[in-house]
Amino acid sequence: MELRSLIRLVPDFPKPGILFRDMTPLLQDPTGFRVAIEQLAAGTTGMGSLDYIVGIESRGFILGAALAQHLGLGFVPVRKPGKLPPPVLSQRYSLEYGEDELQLRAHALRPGERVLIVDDLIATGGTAAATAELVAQTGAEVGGFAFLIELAFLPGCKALPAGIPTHVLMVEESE
Ligand SMILES: O=P(O)(O)OC[C@H]1O[C@H](OP(=O)(O)OP(=O)(O)O)[C@H](O)[C@@H]1O
Ligand SMILES: Nc1ncnc2[nH]cnc12
Repeated sequence: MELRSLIRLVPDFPKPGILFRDMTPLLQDPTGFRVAIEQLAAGTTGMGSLDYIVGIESRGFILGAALAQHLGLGFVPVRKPGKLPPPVLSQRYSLEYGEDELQLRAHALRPGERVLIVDDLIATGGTAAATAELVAQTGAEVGGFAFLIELAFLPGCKALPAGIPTHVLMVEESE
């Protein structure tokens, strides 16, 4: 199954110059969605035992929740600011222009627990790196990262903490 054929390329969205990778056709295709989850799950072998899937709002929720069910693990959401009730942990991070913030429920993870961080796409890597910082604030450990798509012409995986296994289903070499 060629998953790439289920990703729609949309020029100039959400801004001029951005080639947007739209994963909604993949989600709409039951076989494509199932194969993507199976392939993401296959990438976790070698990551050691995992306690939770941490999914990043919002497209990371869709893949992360399905993957958590597939693997028999619980799901922990990392959300944009102001969405989770207190107490929360917060992590600010840099965007191409400006700053943003992500939040995790303060007692969702405990020291020593191991998690897999899941998102649909890694571009600059800022979102996933901030999520790893949030996990580290709890004392839990990031056992791995999993993404459907890596934009390899951006810093992406190089922005992630070193030495943690990263599994990507589709590597995009050029814009
Ligand atoms: O590697 P980065 O440069 O940090 O970018 C990757 C992030 O950007 C997109 O999310 P977006 O903020 O568009 O949110 P959404 O999933 O709610 O659409 C994508 O789903 C990743 O979370
Ligand atoms: N090119 C892109 N397509 C889809 N989501 C993105 N998030 C950051 N860059 C993106």
